[in-house]
Amino acid sequence: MLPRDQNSQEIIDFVVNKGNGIKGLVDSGIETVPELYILPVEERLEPSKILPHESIPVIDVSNWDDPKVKESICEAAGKWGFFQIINHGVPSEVLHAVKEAAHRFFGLPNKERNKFWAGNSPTDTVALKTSFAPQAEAVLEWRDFLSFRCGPHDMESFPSWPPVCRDEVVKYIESAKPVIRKLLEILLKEIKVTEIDKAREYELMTAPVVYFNYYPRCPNPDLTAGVLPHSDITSISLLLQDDNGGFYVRATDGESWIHVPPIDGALVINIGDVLQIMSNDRYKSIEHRVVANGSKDRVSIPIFMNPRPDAILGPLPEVLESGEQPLYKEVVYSDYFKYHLSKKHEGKKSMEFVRI
Ligand SMILES: O=C(O)CCC(=O)C(=O)O
Ligand SMILES: [Fe+2]
Repeated sequence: MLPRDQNSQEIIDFVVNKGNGIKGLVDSGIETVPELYILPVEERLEPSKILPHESIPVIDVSNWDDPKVKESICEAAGKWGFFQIINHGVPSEVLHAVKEAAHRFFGLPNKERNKFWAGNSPTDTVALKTSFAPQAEAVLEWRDFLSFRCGPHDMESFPSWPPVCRDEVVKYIESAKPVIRKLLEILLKEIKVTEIDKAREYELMTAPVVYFNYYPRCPNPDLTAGVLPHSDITSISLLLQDDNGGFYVRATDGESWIHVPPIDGALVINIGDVLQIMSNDRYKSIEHRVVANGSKDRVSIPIFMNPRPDAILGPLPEVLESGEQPLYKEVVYSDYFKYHLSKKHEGKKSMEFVRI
């Protein structure tokens, strides 16, 4: 535990230990951002660091078999690590319904929401948490999140999931899975992996997790962070954002930031650390961050595609076939995510853990 002053300790107690979350704190009527949430000046997103005229690619995937579509996907994954897709086939009603479901869950009275707080939850497949790693953070992130583990056996605990949102989560993940599979097939084919067999599936997509990220309105969004810069430790992530904006990705100069404008019906796709490692840097897992919102409650709903905890990751043999040197040592996925979770969000620090 980090040393804290008394006021911050009381807030930790209310928000984290008692499981009220930042949502509970905002509902208690705070009118200023508490010290515990104020970032040092150098960690805030200064407007001068934003490139207003840059944007990540938007790719129309209505015809997956069009070679130009495939090329755009692989190019975007190598250059930007991020792109948006439109005409992907996930029905807009499903997307709309899952966003409404997230608002319904976070609109529950504290006492009802709290039943799913990590440690209290009736099932270990659903957990409500706040910030990212409060025990390791000097400054907390202005975010609560509810996670749903959605692997094949996890669904057996569906009856214990929150009734106000569980159907919508299942519809969302089931409709998104074919899109994710298609994207992975295209990306892997480009690096000479012609088929996603069982072993590859184990490394890429066996343990999906859905988050409801909830960022309640913040009295002074410039002082704090919704989510600090980080890369995802996934193979690939798919993100549904609402129309509030506030999501930024690292520009190709490695210094500046680019806003990802909400597009109605679009999904944001990003490469995670696992695929950067497996592709030996062909594809890039790029940092991103969220700025809190001064006027509205924001939700975002990512699907994180993860390996099984005991999967062993490293650059793929197909990629190294021509004699190319591996840039990463082999790592058991559970060691990688334990390392990631032991510290605050710190850009791409987790990847240094396995870089040769
Ligand atoms: O809220 C967002 O738009 C992105 C959140 C995010 O990056 C994450 O949950 O890993
Ligand atoms: Fe992320």
